[in-house]
Amino acid sequence: MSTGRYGAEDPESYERPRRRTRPRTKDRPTYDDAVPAVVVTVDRGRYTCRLVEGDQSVVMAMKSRPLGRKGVVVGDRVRLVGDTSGDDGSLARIVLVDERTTVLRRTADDDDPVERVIVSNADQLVVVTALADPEPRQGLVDRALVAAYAAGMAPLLVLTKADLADPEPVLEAYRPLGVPYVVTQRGADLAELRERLAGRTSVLLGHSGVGKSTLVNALVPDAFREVGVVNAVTGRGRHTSTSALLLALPGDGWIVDTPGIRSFGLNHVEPDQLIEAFDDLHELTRSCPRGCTHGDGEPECGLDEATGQQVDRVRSFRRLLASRESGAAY
Ligand SMILES: Nc1nc2c(ncn2[C@@H]2O[C@H](COP(=O)(O)OP(=O)(O)OP(=O)(O)O)[C@@H](O)[C@H]2O)c(=O)[nH]1
Repeated sequence: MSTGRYGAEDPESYERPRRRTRPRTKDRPTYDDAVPAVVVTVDRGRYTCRLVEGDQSVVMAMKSRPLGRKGVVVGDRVRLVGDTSGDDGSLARIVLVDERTTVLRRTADDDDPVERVIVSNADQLVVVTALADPEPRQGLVDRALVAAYAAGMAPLLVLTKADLADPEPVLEAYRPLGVPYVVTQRGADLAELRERLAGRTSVLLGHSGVGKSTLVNALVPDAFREVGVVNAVTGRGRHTSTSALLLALPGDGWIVDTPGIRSFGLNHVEPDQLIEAFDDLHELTRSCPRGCTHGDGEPECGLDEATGQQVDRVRSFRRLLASRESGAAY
């Protein structure tokens, strides 16, 4: 390559503008002609976007320099410039990312010590759990619920395979918290679920085998074709990346399939943040001593003053609270 950092043979020293030549903020382009789009999936620095207006075609894009190190994730509302034709080999540039209304983070792990945002702007977290085959795991559901409340997303529990087991034992654990739920089984009518998804952006979460693909295929009849379009644009044989994938529901609304989420980072979730999702319990904690963590055995915790049905609610809330500390999954 080049013989020296600024050697004549180094083509980059000619072609790349020096940092200092960047326009000052006040001179920056306004991107008035930028095209609004939503990020559908992310794969190795390439962002598959769907235009929000017009024919809603799928366009491949990269981040533009003014974004700097700012991350772009599935669900982000962005503005594109450049080639937004979506034609083979075309590449647009993302120049703006709209402010996010919500963020869902996955946990830090050995490969990556930072809790990263995986999906933005979703307003509902759908926790799909089979009633049997595989057995439901309360700890995982609890952690998913904590992630939802912490992210400011409404939770929805979807219990599948009711043809194999009674949903009642699972529902008992979540009824005191008022978690909305839908029970389904093989061949069931999904009208109730569709209604709960309509007009919202819902992240679907579920372990392998719980029936998530079955649901996605039923909800998005052309999911297969949609994934095909994305794959054609990304040039991959199939959707193999572990990134989330945003799919348009017929009518109004979006679902985000999440093959890559195995666990949530809940380290950032404070007890006081979680309790805000439960108005009446929040009220009880007003009498707590400073720094109270509202857990079992906390001296003088206001939650201990609960009476009647609220006692069950406090017990369930404390179970959620404790789930933050447990397990590697969800
Ligand atoms: N009995 C019964 N079986 C179901 C139901 N829903 C899905 N299944 C079956 O459960 C198995 C797993 O379903 P999938 O939809 O592939 O599950 P998944 O959660 O997407 O799992 P992965 O594809 O591994 O991610 C399949 O054999 C389905 O036919 C249900 O409501 N009742």
